[in-house]
Amino acid sequence: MTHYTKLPAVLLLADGTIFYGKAAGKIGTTTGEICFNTGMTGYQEVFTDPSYFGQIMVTTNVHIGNYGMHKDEIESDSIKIAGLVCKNYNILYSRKEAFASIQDVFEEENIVGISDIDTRALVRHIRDKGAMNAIISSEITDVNELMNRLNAVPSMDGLELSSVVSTQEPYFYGNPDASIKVAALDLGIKKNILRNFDDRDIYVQVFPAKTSYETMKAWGADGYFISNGPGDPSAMPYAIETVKNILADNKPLFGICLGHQLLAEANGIGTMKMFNGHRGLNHPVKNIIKNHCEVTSQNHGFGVIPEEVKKSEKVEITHINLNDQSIEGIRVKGKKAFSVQYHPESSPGPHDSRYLFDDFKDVILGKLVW
Ligand SMILES: NC(=O)CC[C@H](N)C(=O)O
Repeated sequence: MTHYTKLPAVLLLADGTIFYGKAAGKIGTTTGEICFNTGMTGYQEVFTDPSYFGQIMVTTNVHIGNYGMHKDEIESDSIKIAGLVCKNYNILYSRKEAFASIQDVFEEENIVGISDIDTRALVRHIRDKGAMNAIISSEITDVNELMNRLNAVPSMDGLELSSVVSTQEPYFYGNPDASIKVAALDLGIKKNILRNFDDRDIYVQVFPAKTSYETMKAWGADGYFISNGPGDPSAMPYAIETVKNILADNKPLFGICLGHQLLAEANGIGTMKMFNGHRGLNHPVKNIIKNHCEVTSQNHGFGVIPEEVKKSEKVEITHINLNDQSIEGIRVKGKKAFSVQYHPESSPGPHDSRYLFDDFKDVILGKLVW
C-alpha cells in the first residue's frame, strides 16, 4: 500500500444533490451514470464486470474491501466501474489468500471513489429519481466547476461502449479437444461465462465485438454466444446485423443480458432505458416453460419493451421477472436461438440458472428443440 489519507470528497448528482464523504481509491475526479447494486457479496467480481463500464457504482452492502482482492475472483482483467460510492471502505482485509487491498488495486488502476456516504439515503434518492449521471471528486470542491464537468458527460442512452471493452484480437478458451466449439461475440464478456462453457466440454473462440458472422463461421463453430456488455443495445447496429445473420443461417445461439437485448432487436423488438436498472443477486424470475422460480444475479439498465415482445410473432417469452413482470427470457420460434436478461453465470450470485448452459449444449446437440 503506497499511501492512504482520508481526504474529503464530494459526490454531485446531475439533479444537483450533493453528498459529502471521504476520498477512497485514487485521488482525483470521475464521472459516469450512477447505479446501485444490492448484492451482499462479490464486490471484486462486480467491479471487474465489463457491463459496468461507464457507471459509478453505489454498493448497498456496508462493507467493501474487508476481504481484500483475490487473483481468481475477477470477471475481466481490470476494474471496469467508473467510480465507487460506499459506506465503509476497508483498506485492511482479513483473508490470507488475498494478494492486495482494494486501495492498492484502485490506486494502481486509477479508480476514484468516495466512502462514508449514507448509501441508504443515496439509493432511496436514485430509486425515486431514476438513473442519472454523477461526478465524484477528491480534488475539486467548487460545486459549479463540478456541475460544469458533469454537464459535459454524455447520457448512457445511445452510448456504444462494447467496442471499447471488447478484446482487440480473437483468443481461445478451454480445451481444444472438447466435443463442441462455440464462437463467442465479446461485447464485454465475463470470465465466468467462459468457465461455464469449459466446464461443459465446450471450446470457445472469443471474437472482437465488430466481427462479422462470416468470419466466425469460417472457424466452423457449432454454436454462437452473444455476450453481456456495457452501453445501449440500440446503438449497436453492427451486432444486431451479426445476430440477424446467425438467425438467417439457423445456427444455435445463446445470448446473455446485452446478448438478450440484441436478440430482441434482431427480431424487430425495441429496447428501452429503464427508470432504474436491476442490479443485485436476489431477483426472482419465473421460468414459464419449466414452471419454477429462480433467484437470479442481475445487472442491466436497459430492457426489452414488454409490449413489443408480447405482440411479436417471432419470439415467445420463457422467463418473467416476479418483481416487476419485465421480460427475462425469450426464444425464437422455429429457430435454435434463446436468451436471458439476467446472468446465469452468476459471478457473484446464486447458481439456480446454470442449467441454461446445459440447455445451450442440448440445443447444439439437437436434444432440445421447440
Ligand atoms: N450486463 C449487461 O449485459 C448489461 C446490458 C446493457 N448494457 C444494460 O445495461 O442493460
